[in-house]
Amino acid sequence: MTLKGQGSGPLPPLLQQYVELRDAYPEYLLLFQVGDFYETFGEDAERLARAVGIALTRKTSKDFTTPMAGIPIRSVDGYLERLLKLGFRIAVADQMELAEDAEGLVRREVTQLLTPGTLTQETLLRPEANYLAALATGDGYGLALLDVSTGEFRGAVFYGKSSVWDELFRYRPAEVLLAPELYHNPGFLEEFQRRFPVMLSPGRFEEEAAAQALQAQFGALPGELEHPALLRAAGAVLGYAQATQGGALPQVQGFVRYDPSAFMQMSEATLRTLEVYDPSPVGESSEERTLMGVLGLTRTAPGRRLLRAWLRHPLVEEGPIQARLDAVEALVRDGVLREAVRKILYRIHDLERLAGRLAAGRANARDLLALARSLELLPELAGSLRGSSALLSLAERLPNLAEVAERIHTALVEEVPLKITEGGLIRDGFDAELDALRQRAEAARAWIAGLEAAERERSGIPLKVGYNQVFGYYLEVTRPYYAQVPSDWRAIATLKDRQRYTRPDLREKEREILLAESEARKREYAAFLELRESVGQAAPLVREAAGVLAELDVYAALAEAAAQYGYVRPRFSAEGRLYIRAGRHPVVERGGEFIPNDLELSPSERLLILTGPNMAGKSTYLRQTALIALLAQIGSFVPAEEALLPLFDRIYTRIGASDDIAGGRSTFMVEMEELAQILQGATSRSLVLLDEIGRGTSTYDGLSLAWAAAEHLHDRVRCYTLFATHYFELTALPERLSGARNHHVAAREEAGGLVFYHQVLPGPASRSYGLEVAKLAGVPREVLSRAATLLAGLEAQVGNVGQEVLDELLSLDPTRLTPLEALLLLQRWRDKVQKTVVPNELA
Ligand SMILES: Nc1ncnc2c1ncn2[C@@H]1O[C@H](COP(=O)(O)OP(=O)(O)OP(=O)(O)O)[C@@H](O)[C@H]1O
Repeated sequence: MTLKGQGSGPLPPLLQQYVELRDAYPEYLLLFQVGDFYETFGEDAERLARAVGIALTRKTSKDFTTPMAGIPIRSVDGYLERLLKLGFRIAVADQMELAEDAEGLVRREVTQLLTPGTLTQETLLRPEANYLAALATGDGYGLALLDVSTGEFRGAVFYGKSSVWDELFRYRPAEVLLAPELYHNPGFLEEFQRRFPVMLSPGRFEEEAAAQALQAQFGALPGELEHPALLRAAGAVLGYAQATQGGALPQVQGFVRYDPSAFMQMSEATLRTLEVYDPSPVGESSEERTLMGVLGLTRTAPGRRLLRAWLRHPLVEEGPIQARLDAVEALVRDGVLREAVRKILYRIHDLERLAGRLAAGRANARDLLALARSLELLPELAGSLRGSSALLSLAERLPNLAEVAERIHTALVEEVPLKITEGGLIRDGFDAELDALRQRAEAARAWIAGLEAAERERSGIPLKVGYNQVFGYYLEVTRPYYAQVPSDWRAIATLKDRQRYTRPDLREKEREILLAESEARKREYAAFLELRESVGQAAPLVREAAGVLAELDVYAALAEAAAQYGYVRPRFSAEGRLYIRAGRHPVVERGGEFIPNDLELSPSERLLILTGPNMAGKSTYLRQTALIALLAQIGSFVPAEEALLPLFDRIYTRIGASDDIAGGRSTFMVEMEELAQILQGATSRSLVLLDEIGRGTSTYDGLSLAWAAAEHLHDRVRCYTLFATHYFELTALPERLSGARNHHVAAREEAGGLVFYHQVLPGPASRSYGLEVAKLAGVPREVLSRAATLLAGLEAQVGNVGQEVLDELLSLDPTRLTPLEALLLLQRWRDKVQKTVVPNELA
């Protein structure tokens, strides 16, 4: 109960109140309403001023001076957003009464607790889902995720740390609660913070507290939570959210436990390298360069969130994939229907979040109108879907909420104000009592309006009736007529050449108006709350509608992409064959002319060694293959002329260098960690894409690792592998491994320099063209010609010397050598090789 400042006396009452509230929320930055500002004092004022760059002033009273910094309430949203981004949790204390009504100090209460993972304010939320996650251990890892803005609550159990990382990466929670056993494990915490720069918050993970939070929410413990780690995580998430939302979370209707193995597994590295959501490197360019940027043709926010969710969780069962493809195909074929559907969707508001606000009793009048305007479009939408057998079930699942829309429209006027306490919401004729109050005010106003004419005639004074905030209604008389003013008029203001009067009957009417208006406001507010309450009953149905619409929106978006960009419906091969004819990279092709390529793999041809110069298009080919498989398994058409695919259980990629400078791991270390994960995790049903494995170490180390990894994937794992490499030596693999083939990306040296054809052809590349690419990149001519000389020398010498040493070694009989002789021989060979590999001038 201390406050930084100077002075000897007790704290003035206002600051005392501040300190009490602040101390009740020690984890939060308290914003304390004083009139039109949210103020902070003492150290918090210094923190706030520093964080958002506002002026630090001081609050001085008789005995105490303390630093003070404040934010104007009218621009608070921008500041809140910044503070949350900077990692603050914020408690907002509002004045609960008007200063003039207060006896003594104005009453203040904390009305909102804001943390990144529990936001519900539309102004602060991004359109994406906003998850609060919790992670606990106990027979595996339990991960629970809650989106407070929509009420979505789900979780799963994982049995390996890396699958937890991958899942967290997919969901990208805004805030995470870690169970104490993880939080206090320095190794885990360090790795967590390196991977996820999100806010970490404390949660109640004890089994009892967790069970209590769940019981408070659902009445009984959901059966899906019969798992120690999951129970603790789910309870912690819920308890934390309940605390920030001031108790119950009516929008959270239930918990869904999902089975991670029902979805295709993709590692964090895969999502990154395939640029599903973010361009790589992050922040380098816009979202347009990502898969989401190309496919994101959804028309509603829930649709967009669902598409993102599908992309992070492709399916592995053919049935549900085909059902999605059927719906997409119906909309691809019928362009008129697609256009009509998308037009209607465009006019539908974010029903998922509206349902959340509705259930939580936080919807305002504009929300209700938005809801009504959206709901009344549903019958038309359902009608247009009924013509297609693939879309019929969507139409049938779409609840009919026309009556709710009607109820809202009957009650609310067309243009409602933002505030729900100030009147102007309810239509005439909706509520008899309200109508009577309005009529009373109207009659009094009419009386006042008639007063001017009547009094002019009666008294002969050319008076005017006016109104202002301070005096209310008055009669205004100019100087020449002062003497004629009747005696029962009372002067209330004197201006230069005129005077303003009131009189008892005018006062009376004025009071009548004010009273009727204030009663009407209260009545309107009550009527609104009643309406909101009754509409709130429909929140679960609204959410159901939102779910169906989101699905429809995704189908329509995928169909639009398919139609616009010329995608085909993929087929799936029970025998595990893969044949892509004229496949393309969905994102790269948007940038300009693109050369399509084929790919054929089968259990007997499962490892493809891909060579070719830098810049030829090897990585693009690898990525497009993965993207086609990914798209097919979310139920999308794919960028190809024909695609027959196996159903992959996982896609692994190890493409390009990703330095982890902040985490202090070298490129090579990152590469090897990813390789280890692939070699351990891949199954015969996986797709593995490797690009230049072993590049970060010495040539022979790298080559040996690459070779051994290829063998392992071919012999043991037997998955489909595309292996792009600059190690020419690897083109010898197909001679030894029956399921391996060589392909290369074509390029040819022509008069003007190297020409890339971006065409994938059978057989190995003839050479590596490194110097030609260097030339294209602008390396100076002297350097290039010197490099060419060295290269020629190296190739010749390494060949000769290597052979000499080998011949000598083979002719030896080691059993007849003394240790000393052997050492001397080793020394001699080493000198020989070193002299060759490092040209004389450099040695
Ligand atoms: N099929 C294609 N059609 C048209 N352009 C392509 C095609 N494939 C690749 N490109 C273009 O060529 C550029 C280089 O492609 P990519 O990065 O795949 O080459 P790479 O062979 O993997 O090079 P490196 O070995 O240096 O990593 C890409 O930026 C892309 O724009």
